[in-house]
Amino acid sequence: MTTASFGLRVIRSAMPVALLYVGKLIIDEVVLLSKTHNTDTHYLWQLVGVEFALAILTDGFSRAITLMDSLLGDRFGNYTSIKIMNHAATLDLDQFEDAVFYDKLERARQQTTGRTILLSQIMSQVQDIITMAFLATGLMAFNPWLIVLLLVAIIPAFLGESYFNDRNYLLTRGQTPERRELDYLRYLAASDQTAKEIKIFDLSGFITDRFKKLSDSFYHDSKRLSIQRSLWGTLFAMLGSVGYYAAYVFIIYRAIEGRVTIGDLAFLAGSFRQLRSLLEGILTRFTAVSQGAIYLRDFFEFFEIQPKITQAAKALPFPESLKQGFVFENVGFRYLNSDRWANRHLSFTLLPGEKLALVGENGAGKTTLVKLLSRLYDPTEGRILLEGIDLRQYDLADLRLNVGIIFQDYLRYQMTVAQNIAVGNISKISDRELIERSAQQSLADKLTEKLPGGYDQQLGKRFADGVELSGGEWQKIALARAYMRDAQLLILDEPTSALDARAEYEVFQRFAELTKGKSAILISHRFSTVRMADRILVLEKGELKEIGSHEELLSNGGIYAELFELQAQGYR
Ligand SMILES: Nc1ncnc2c1ncn2[C@@H]1O[C@H](COP(=O)(O)OP(=O)(O)OP(=O)(O)O)[C@@H](O)[C@H]1O
Repeated sequence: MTTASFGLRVIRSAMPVALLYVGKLIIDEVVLLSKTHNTDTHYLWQLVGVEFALAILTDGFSRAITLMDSLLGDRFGNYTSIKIMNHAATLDLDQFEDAVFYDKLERARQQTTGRTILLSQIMSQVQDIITMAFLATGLMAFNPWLIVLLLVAIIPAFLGESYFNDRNYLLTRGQTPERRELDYLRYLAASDQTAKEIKIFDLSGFITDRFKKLSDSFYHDSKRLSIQRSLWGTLFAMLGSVGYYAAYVFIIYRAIEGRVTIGDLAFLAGSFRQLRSLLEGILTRFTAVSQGAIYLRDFFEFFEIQPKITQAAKALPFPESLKQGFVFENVGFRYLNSDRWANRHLSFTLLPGEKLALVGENGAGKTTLVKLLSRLYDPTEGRILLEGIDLRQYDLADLRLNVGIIFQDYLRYQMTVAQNIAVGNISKISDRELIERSAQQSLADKLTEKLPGGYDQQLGKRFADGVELSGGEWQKIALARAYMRDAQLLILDEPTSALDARAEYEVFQRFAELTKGKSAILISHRFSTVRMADRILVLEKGELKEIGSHEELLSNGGIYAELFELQAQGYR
């Protein structure tokens, strides 16, 4: 379609000069007929017929081009959105946690919405330049110096435009972090996720004040630049007009002297008028096109970002069954841009079939440890072995399929119950039996049965007919995701924090039964849960302080015993 649109444009660009030329011939013929009193108007009507046909064709071509442009624009927009999503999916978690990365992502996204018209703008530009070339050839045939005059008149305007384009780009680029903040404030001020808290804390004034301050500063910066641009633009346009009119006056003199015919005068005057409006169009579009082109740099920069967590050339499949389990060898991890170690000097073994609980105060590094197991991050120092081989040697997709994690901040998808469960193993989205079985295992079946739409019930309030669930109900749905796959290692990061006491007890009874023979890690602050584990690993400031069974740790009288006693006191 791009080629077709381009071809049409080339033909369309020759039409204005053809129309003008036929017009010239008509005028000359009329003048001739009136001078010679000739009555044979056959040739004249032929010419009028040609002009009429050209006028109709011009209109038809223009419409066809507009149609193709809009179709191409839509396709281009969808294509780039998908490309961005696909590329983003390959990137690392810590890249998403980096502000500079977000700015690039943001600017790349702008290309899909704001710049879809770039392609058609470039093509229109080419079309107008070809039209100009045709018109200029006509002028040149008349007198080559006229073209020089025209060029001298327009070059300052082009230079001015590109200077202001650069400044505008730098301004917008510099504002990207604040623009992200504006988007965030807009989201905070009006979204289903935030409305409750914004109301209760009466934050709307606080948010709109911040929004106003930021947007006002944008406005002032852009205003200054726009005013400068418009003043210089007016000056350059005036220069251009002086050039055109000098040339125009010259032609009129030639006509008065009788050195050109009336038809020539009409042709040349028409050419000038069209050249002038074409140039205006080209100049305005030049701004948009060159801005689009510099923004495209951001688009390509985004695609240059490469993930660091990659897989080895000859990646190993995840073992069918584990014999040695996972071994941490002096593992340490520091988040990007952080000078604190989130995990340090971790050396321990997670045995096959073992249920290990992670205990530690907030920020002790429990979640970080499990993220390392599924290679959401790679250790900064030390290594993790699986069956004696570095985790980095295994196939990444296979590893993630076999190390299932339900995070404490799991997503509440605004989708149906079945889809919310199926995300645990999206390849099984059509396996209704598996979805229902997983729901039974996580105790989500009872609540689903009560929903009007059952497993097809839309959840959340964002879309029509959605039903909102309680925190504990959402957690049961999220837990079902863990049972969707037959993972060798199952990790539950505070999976029961929102469950009532009875549900929690039941969930763990089932969990122990269902994961028999499989390794599992539980992160919990509730000791009633933790004590069910075979061994408990106590973390403090990222380091391993104690490891052993509940009884062993209690009799050791260390941190675990102290924390356990604190919680037990609360219940007495
Ligand atoms: N994405 C991140 N970027 C930078 N630092 C982080 C990130 N996530 C966690 N941290 C830091 O790493 C440390 C360990 O965090 P982690 O989430 O592993 O703790 P946790 O033991 O799971 O805590 P909690 O019990 O509160 O869930 C914390 O000090 C935290 O500030």
